[in-house]
Amino acid sequence: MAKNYNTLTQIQHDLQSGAITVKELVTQYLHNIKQYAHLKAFNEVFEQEAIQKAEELDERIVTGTTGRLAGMVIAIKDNICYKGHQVTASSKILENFTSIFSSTVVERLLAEDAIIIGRCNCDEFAMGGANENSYFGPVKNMADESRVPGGSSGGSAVAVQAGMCHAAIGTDTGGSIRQPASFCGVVGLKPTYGRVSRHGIIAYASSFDQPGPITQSVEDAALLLEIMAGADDYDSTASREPVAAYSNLQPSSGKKKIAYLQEVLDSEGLDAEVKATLLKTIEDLKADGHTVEPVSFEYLDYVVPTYYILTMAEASSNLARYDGVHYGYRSPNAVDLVTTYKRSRSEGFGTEVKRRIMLGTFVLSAGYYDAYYAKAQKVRRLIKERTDEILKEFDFILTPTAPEPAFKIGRQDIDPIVTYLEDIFTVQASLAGIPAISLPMENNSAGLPLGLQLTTKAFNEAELLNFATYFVGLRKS
Ligand SMILES: NC(=O)C[C@H](N)C(=O)O
Repeated sequence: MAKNYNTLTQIQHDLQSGAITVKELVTQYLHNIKQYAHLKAFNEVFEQEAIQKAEELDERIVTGTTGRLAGMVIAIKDNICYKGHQVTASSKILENFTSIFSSTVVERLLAEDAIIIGRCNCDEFAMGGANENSYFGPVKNMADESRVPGGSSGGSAVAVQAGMCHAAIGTDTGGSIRQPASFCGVVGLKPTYGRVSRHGIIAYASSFDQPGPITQSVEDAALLLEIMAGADDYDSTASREPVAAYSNLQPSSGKKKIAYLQEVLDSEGLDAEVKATLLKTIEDLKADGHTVEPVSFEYLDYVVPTYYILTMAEASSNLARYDGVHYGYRSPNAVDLVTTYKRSRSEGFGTEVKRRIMLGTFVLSAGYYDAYYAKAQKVRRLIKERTDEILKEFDFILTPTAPEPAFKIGRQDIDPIVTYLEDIFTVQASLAGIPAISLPMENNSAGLPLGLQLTTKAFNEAELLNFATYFVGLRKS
């Protein structure tokens, strides 16, 4: 299979005509996984299982009894539970832990005959923006192996970038799908909070976490969303809002009103080529007859601190369950209950996770709760209200996904705050609970991918995906 398939439609066309088989597809992905093993995109490859499922599917294709995702070979981020398979969140504390049930996301994908080829490396407990916080080592960007792939779903993005699978499922708390997608030149969609069930996703910050697709095309992102979305008895925050036929894309859906944020254009850390891409896109959109206007978003400087106070607080609570008693790593140096807790957690968690648990505990502690946690909740409300106000007047907000392209591996050792600030454009949608998509634009002069982000109102994914289909074509036309 020399061919590089951009969409599942193309794959299914060739499966139907007999030009390829699912087994050949899987074999090709497995070949690529071996060829690019040094990028460390996978924590585990389900090789034999994938081949066996491919053989089964090939038989059913002949009888016409396959589901909508037949031929879709996907990778899942290693914080998504899949019954009978290990799930580690790239942490020592969960090393060798096996899921006893599948996440709703996995169940829905399997029910439509997707093949899951493996679980992908990520930042430990999804905490990071460079995939350097993994217990299993950093992931490398295929576009430049001295650079990070972004994070926390870095392995998932690289797996798609390097053709190790057709698509991947990541999770996004404050940009973990979108930022690696932009660093790796692929499409990354964070749905509305509650659009996709979180049941069976290892929790980081429960009022933010959302699973979503990482793909080569908007078309596949739409299809995967349609299959994963919807109410779920196992997650009371999964919305009952009807699931639209996202995959029924209507690319020419008229002229739109698009806002760009003046503070983003003026922000200090914005890379010159990223800025140029944004400005050129604004001109292209105007030339096509869309209304594109600057608006003021006066809270830009507050989004990162607000996001980190709230997510660290939630993380400190969520990660309390890893105590060396119930499951996961237990320190061999423990001698009693207290040392079991202390040593298992000290030895089992990595530096960044411990930093966040401690800061999260601090902002929730008596005497500091009002000054930090309660205040951050109020600021979240202000950010959400202002964002909703902009989106009442405009269809979309357009920003770069990240202030700069993929940076060098090792930089975050110098200062974690630098990595936190990378989230400045992605966390607005996370705080507001609204959908956002990162779309690949042209590479910069050093050959590094750049992405732009479109954000829209809650549960407006259909319009977002329709427009995204047109948007990715802007550079090609
Ligand atoms: N999890 C995410 O969405 C990534 C974000 N940089 C964080 O560390 O919280």
